[in-house]
Formats: sequence, structure tokens, C-alpha cells
Amino acid sequence: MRPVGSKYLLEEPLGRGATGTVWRASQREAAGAEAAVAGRPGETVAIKVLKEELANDADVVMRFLRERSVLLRLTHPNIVRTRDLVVEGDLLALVMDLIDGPDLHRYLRDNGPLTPVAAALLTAQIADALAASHADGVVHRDLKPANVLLADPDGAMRPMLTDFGIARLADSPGLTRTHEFVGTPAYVAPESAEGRPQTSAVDIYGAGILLYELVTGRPPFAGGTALEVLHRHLSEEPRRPSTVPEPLWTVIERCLSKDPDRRPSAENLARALRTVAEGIGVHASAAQIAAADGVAALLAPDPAPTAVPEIPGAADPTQVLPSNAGSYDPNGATSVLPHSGGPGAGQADPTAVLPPVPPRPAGDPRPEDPHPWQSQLRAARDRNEQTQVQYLDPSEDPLRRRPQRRQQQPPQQPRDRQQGYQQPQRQQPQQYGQQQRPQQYQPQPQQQYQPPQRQQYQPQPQQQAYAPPQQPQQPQRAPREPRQRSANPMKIPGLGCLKGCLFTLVLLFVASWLIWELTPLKDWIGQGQSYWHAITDAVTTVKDWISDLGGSGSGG
Ligand SMILES: Nc1ncnc2c1ncn2[C@@H]1O[C@H](COP(=O)(O)OP(=O)(O)OP(=O)(O)O)[C@@H](O)[C@H]1O
Repeated sequence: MRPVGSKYLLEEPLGRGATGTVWRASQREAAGAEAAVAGRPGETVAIKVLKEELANDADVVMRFLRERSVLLRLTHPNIVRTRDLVVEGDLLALVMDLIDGPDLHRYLRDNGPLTPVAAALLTAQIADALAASHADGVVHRDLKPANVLLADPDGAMRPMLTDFGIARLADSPGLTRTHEFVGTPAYVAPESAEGRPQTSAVDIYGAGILLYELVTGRPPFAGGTALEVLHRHLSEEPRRPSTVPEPLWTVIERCLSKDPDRRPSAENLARALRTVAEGIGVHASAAQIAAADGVAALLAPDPAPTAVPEIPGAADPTQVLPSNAGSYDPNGATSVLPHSGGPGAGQADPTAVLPPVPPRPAGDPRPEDPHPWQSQLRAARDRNEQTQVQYLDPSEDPLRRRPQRRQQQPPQQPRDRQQGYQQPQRQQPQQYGQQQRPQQYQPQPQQQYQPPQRQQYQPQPQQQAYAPPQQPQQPQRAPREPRQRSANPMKIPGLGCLKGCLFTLVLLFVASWLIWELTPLKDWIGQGQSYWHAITDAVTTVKDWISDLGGSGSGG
């Protein structure tokens, strides 16, 4: 059993999702005033321990603390209550009420689709929860059956919406820049899929998909790769299954409208669904049937939908390639999509999974702008550009450059965290001065995609950043000339040996010619003398010549 903070003890894992692991846990002692629910020692709770990469991201930690009050004050009979938030070292955890029941995804898998009436009533309760959270300025953004837990307090199944704010926490620029984007393709609204501004209408779209799935057993846009599913959200109209009554279909269709402004508010959705449930039941009166038939009139849109605050640099699903692109499971957990700009080692080729460019909805980005899908395709192509062989100046050769040691900076604690109610026990591995973060992050708008410059080596900005600013600059050593090993740049095997042989032959030829011309060899050969005879003759001649010289000297 592992302690979480000083107040909780993890007992056993209940399940694992894309953003963390949920544990059954027990309360050791009552929580402090900062918790929404103090709790009693021995009480059982559920604790979602967020993934390490979320907990290690300074943006996530800061948002976690900033939105603490919003998450803790969200209370509704159909929302799983968040009791406490724990920040301890590099651990982030949400303490929730333990719901003793399956989630809706598992329930559907085990029991099959619901009747239209049951589906309408269950979704009406979810719409109630959404209406409450939207009124509080909170948009869920990851509505799906797996995030609806089914409490069964008195035999009546009560849906409880969970994971509020988690999608937003995970939507961190720091995280998405280097790693992943969190979202669920089968439930993503078209405006989210296109990277357009989002409002609370994305939750209504999610509710429409969920309602469709409750009555049919599967979401309307599923199958194929994750990108194909996103494409279908943008371009395809759902078709009415024969089992869905007309008034219920009217509601589903309006929720799944591509235009967020046509979707009803959560409050109107709840009212409309209850009207439909009454009108399509077997005991419905004529008035109830008539009301259900006129349900379209109840589906007025929200005049002031809650806006999802834009996070600069947060991942855009059209700019990402799903890690599971080749084997997308519509019923799986929240898909984690790696960012296209990040290290793409080991990823599938996106050009292999991209569907054709979908028709552009009227009034959307200007026609001259490249469509997000096209930008993605181009980025993928640029990534696959051929390697070019070229001369590299030795001073720019990263392999020759001397390594620069990164200067250790004294560890800093973020202000938010220091002010938090749980003092960190361990130091964060990351450095995240609050002043530096916004400057370090460079959002990359998709429309201004710059193909990578491959012709010139760009000095790595990271290495510049590592240079300690205060220390005197070491004199830069002049770049060494590349060593000339040979005048001939071509390296022909055996060329050296061949040159040696040729040189020896020339020497031999010259020496033979000199001997032939400067010695009486040719006379001797002409007279037919033997070699030794000729030598003896020559020696005798020389001796006679010397004695002649000596004689004439003494005589004279
Ligand atoms: N408050 C809770 N009480 C009891 N069980 C819970 C609670 N919250 C979550 N669970 C269970 O824990 C499991 C994991 O939940 P989690 O929310 O992490 O996963 P998910 O919603 O399936 O995935 P994702 O992170 O993709 O949304 C689920 O099976 C869910 O039923």
C-alpha cells in the first residue's frame, strides 16, 4: 500500500486510462480545509494518479493548481465529486468519491444497446451534469461512455460524469510539443478536429455521439484509422438506424450538427430528451406523442456558449498522427496522438493512412489557405525528403565540435507549487521558471509551415542556451583546415603500387641508356667479346694508361 500525501493510502488499481491510473484507496486521516471533503479515517475513496509525464509538466501542474477551486466546487448528483487534489513532489492525484459500479462503456459491452426510452433518460441526466458544469464555466471535452460511471445506490441506475478538466489538464503545450495530444477520435467534434475555437457545444456533440451509441451499440463514425474517423466527423452525415424513433433521431441529428451554433444548449437537450422519452414510451398519451413529435422546437441553441480557453500551442488533431493509426479501436481508451512536430521515430507514415481531402465547409478558412489535411500531408512529405550529400564546413560539423557542458542551474520551485497546500517532498527533474516558459515555447501555426532547411547546418539553439552567460567566453579555436591526404581526391585501390612500379621502370631505362652511351659497351658488343674478356681488357687498358702516365712523369 502506497501513501499519497499524508492523508491517503492506495490499495488496489481499479483501471488505467490514457491520463493515469485510478486506485481504490483509503483515507488515513481527515483532509485539511483546502479539500472539498475532509473525509473520515478509514473511508474508501477513488484516487486518479496522473501519469508521470503530466505530473512532470510545469504547465499541467500550474493549471492543476489554478483550476483546483473550479474542480472542487463542481458538485451535482450526476458528477463524480472531486474531494481533494494532491500535489506531492512529482505526483499529481485527484481524490474522488468511489463509485461502486461499471462505467457505461463496459456496461454496453456486457449488456448491449439500451432501449430508446432508457437511452434518452440516461442521456438527459448526463445533459443535466453538462448544464451545471457549463454554467460554472467548465467544458468537459472528453465525453464518452468510458467517462460515465454507473452508480446504483437504490437499484436505479444513475450516470455519473467523471474526468472533468482532465482533457484540459493534458492539453499542455509543453506536453503536446514533445509528446502527445489527448483526445478520443470517435467523440471529437468537427471544430476540434479542424483546430477551430471550441465552446461548450463540443460536449453537446459528444452527448449526441454517446446517445447514438447507447441505442445502436456503436458510435456513428467508427472503423478505419483514427484520421479516417476525424475525416468522417468533418464530412459525413450520420444515417438514421431503423431502430431509432423519429423524435429521438431529431435530437441526435441536432446534437451532431457540424455547425456548433445549431446544437442545443445542455439544458434544452435535457428537456428535449425527457419530452421524447415520454412521447415514445408505450403508455404515452396523445399529448405526449405530439410533444415528442415537435421536439425540434425545444432544441434552441445556447445564446452564450462557454468558450474553451485557447492554450497556445496545444495540439491540433489535424496536425497529429495517431500512434494507433493502423489499428484504431473506436471503443478503446482516450487515444493519445503524438504531435507531428515531435520526434517521430518509429511512427507510421501518415501519407499511408490519410484519407482524401474532404470538402471544405462553407465559411471556414479562406480557400487560398491550405487545408489542415494538406498541411499535414506536406509536413509528412518534407519529413521524408531524400538525404542530400554535400560538403560540410569542419567548423560546422557537429561531430567535430567539442561538447559543451550544460551548466547546472540551482533547482527552482514554481511559485504556484510552493504556495500549494501540499509541500513538494522531492525536487522536480524539470526546470520551470515561470518567467522563462512563455518565451521558450514557440507555437507553430500550421498554415505557416516552413519546410526544414537541409542545405545548411543550423547551430542548435539548445547548445547556445546551455552556454553559461556570466562566465568569460573561451577564445574560439580557429577551425582546422581539412587535412589533405592526397592530391588526387579519388582513391583508386593499388594506385600507389602502380606509381612505384612505373617510377622504377623509368629509372632503369635512364640508367641503361647512360651505361649504353657513356661506356664502351656497344664497341665491345660490336667486337663480339665476352663480358669477362671485355672487362679484363678494360682493366688492362686502364693499368697500362696509369703506368704510361707514371713513366712519362718520371722521364720528363
Ligand atoms: N471515481 C471512481 N470510482 C470507481 N471507479 C472509477 C472511478 N473513476 C474511474 N474509475 C474506473 O477506473 C478506470 C480507469 O478510469 P480512467 O478515467 O482513468 O479511464 P478511462 O476513462 O477509461 O480512460 P481515459 O483516461 O482514456 O478517459 C475505469 O475503468 C473506471 O471505471
